[in-house]
Amino acid sequence: MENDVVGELLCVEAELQDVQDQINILLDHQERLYRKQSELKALLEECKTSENEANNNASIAAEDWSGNFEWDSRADDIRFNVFGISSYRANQREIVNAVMSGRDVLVIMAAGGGKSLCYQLPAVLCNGVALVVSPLLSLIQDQVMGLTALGIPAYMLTSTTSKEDEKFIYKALDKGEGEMKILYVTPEKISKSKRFMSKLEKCHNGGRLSLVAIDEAHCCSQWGHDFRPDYKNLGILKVQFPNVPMIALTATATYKVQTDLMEMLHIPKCVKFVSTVNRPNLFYKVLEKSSVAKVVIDEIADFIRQSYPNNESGIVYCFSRKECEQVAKELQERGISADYYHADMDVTAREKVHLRWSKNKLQVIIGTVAFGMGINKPDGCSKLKFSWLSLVRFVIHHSLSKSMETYYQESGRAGRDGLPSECLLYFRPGDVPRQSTMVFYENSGLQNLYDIVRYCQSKRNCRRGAFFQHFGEPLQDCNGMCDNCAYGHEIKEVDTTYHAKVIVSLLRDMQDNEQRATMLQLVDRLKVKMKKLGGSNNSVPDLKKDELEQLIIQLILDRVLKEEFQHTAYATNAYVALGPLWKLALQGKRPVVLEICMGWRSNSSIRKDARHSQASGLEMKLDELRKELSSTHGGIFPHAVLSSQQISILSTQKPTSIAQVEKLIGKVKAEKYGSRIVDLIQQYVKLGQPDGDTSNSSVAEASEQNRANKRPRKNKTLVLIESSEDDEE
Ligand SMILES: Nc1ncnc2c1ncn2[C@@H]1O[C@H](COP(=O)(O)OP(=O)(O)OP(=O)(O)O)[C@@H](O)[C@H]1O
Repeated sequence: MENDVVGELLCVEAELQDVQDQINILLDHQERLYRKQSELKALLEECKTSENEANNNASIAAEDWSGNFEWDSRADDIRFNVFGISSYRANQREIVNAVMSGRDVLVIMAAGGGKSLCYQLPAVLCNGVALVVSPLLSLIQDQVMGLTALGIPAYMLTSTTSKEDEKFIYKALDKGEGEMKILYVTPEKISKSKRFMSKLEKCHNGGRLSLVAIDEAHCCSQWGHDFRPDYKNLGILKVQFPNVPMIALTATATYKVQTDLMEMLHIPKCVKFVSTVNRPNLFYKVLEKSSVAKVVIDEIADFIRQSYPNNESGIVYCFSRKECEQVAKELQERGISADYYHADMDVTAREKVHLRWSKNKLQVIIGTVAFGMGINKPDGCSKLKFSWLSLVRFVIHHSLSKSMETYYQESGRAGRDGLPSECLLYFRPGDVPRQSTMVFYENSGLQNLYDIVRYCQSKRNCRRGAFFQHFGEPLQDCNGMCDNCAYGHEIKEVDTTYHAKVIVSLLRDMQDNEQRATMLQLVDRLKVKMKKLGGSNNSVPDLKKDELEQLIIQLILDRVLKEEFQHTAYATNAYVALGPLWKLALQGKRPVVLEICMGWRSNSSIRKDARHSQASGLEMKLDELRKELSSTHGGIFPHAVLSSQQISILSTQKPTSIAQVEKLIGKVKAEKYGSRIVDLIQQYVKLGQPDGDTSNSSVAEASEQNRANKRPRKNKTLVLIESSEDDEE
């Protein structure tokens, strides 16, 4: 009898095992399907975009936006003589023409691509006033400051506008008195000020409203990353002024967001211009963030000192205002000229910092997102007499952004002139709950956050590829311009199936006892539990605190765990709880592998491949020249010290002697480099054109490699060219 029972039990257990195996197979299949689903979704977006682009292109071809228009010569004159811009960038001419033809236009153009000119030039070209809706005061102040310096009568009507200016603006709208070409307002002005709307109405009735521009238009869509409720009401503008052309501009909009914002703004038949999100000149890198605050600041200060000794500008983004102040103070203590900028400061203090920074009196600005969205540093192309040093050469994220969109935009503040620049992101799992408590109530807030967390956790995939995938764009070559492609990581794979099981059983016990744990509390309990269990099981690798945090985040991303939120009187707390797939982990049937980063693979084949793929022809020759210069002076290629204006002058004038180079762009330290510099500059200029620039990755590789080796450079920038007067402030 007993034997029979034992036999039957064995059969049941075997059957159970079978069932479990089948479940595992199905779950694996489910995971593959999930992956396939997201790939297909991305593909679908891509198809829709291309289909739409094809339609657009068809209409563009039919209407030929690049063709001849009556305003061509006037537009060229204003572009060059007012804005100081020698030639249009991709799509700019077509956009200007579409707006001037009275069409509604949607512009999706990479950060720093030159969206402003697309509405500012028509605004100057047309009679009357152009209304620009922009989300942030700092952005508006920045634009008005820039336009005023160009001699364009631009105003803003915000809470900071003086009574006197307000009076002038209302008179200009009402009666067309005074000279006003561009008026900036925040979306709140449209939805909340009846007085303003009635004056705008009068301006329109008098035939003086030339166009309406909606900047950062993704804020209209609740699917966008920065949804602003007041943007929802901007549809009123098209209803009230149906014949006034509307131009909506954004750097990032998935297909869903594009459709949404076209609907909200009532511009269903707009002409759409979509450019790539790729910023080939930006080097993306994610760094492990130490749990010791001081170490992070030391690293940032070292980075700035070693890589940007010539006061090149940069931005450091922090999570909170308090953190901004702290980081600024600590960087100052380490000798870095830095200051903070956030929404808690009064307007005058903010303006002061902004001005010091844009005039290059301040090397680094420490900001929150409010700063990021709104800042522009002039470059050598514009007529503003700022030094080329004012450009943002690096953006460091001291803390995680809340989404891929936000990170793309914030990091995109670097290298808006197209020259090589660096984007560093310090990531530690412990920062995730800080962000999740801020975004969990937003539409897709957690999903968006987990996407950027995946980006940070990834130690193998191309960072640029992650952006293409996210924005549903076909992949493009990274050219070794991210850490993973340039040199990769040394990765140790640790089997943490057992740890995952312990985490789940610990959480289940806590849940049964109606207890909760934050990530930190869970890690502490886990350490105690693992210690107890570890005594009898030596084969289980011991994980450090950071690694346990990394594992918990991985389990959250894999839906074994999830985050739950609870409000207290003072804050919102994030707790770790069991996710939909917890049973799987408890049974220990599916291996959980943790990838632990052991450092950079400095001599990796990946890096050689990246280098090999671009080292051809002239590039190799340039490499030789660069090495020659480096060996004699320890510096790098002149890329870092030539302004875009200088490059553009050199590329059109093609100097053949040092004297000519000097005549065109200023003094050259010729005594050291002889006539070789002319050769080098000419070849560089040829390569350095936006379409054919293959030298970037080598520059970044060289500088990254240097940093990876912790070899302090004597002087990062080899100052071959001294600024001509035109480039000075
Ligand atoms: N055709 C051009 N040639 C050279 N420089 C240009 C051209 N068009 C714009 N720029 C310059 O490029 C820089 C970025 O332009 P702009 O501020 O319009 O970018 P954006 O697309 O609005 O970026 P973001 O989304 O980050 O605000 C500015 O300094 C501008 O003067």
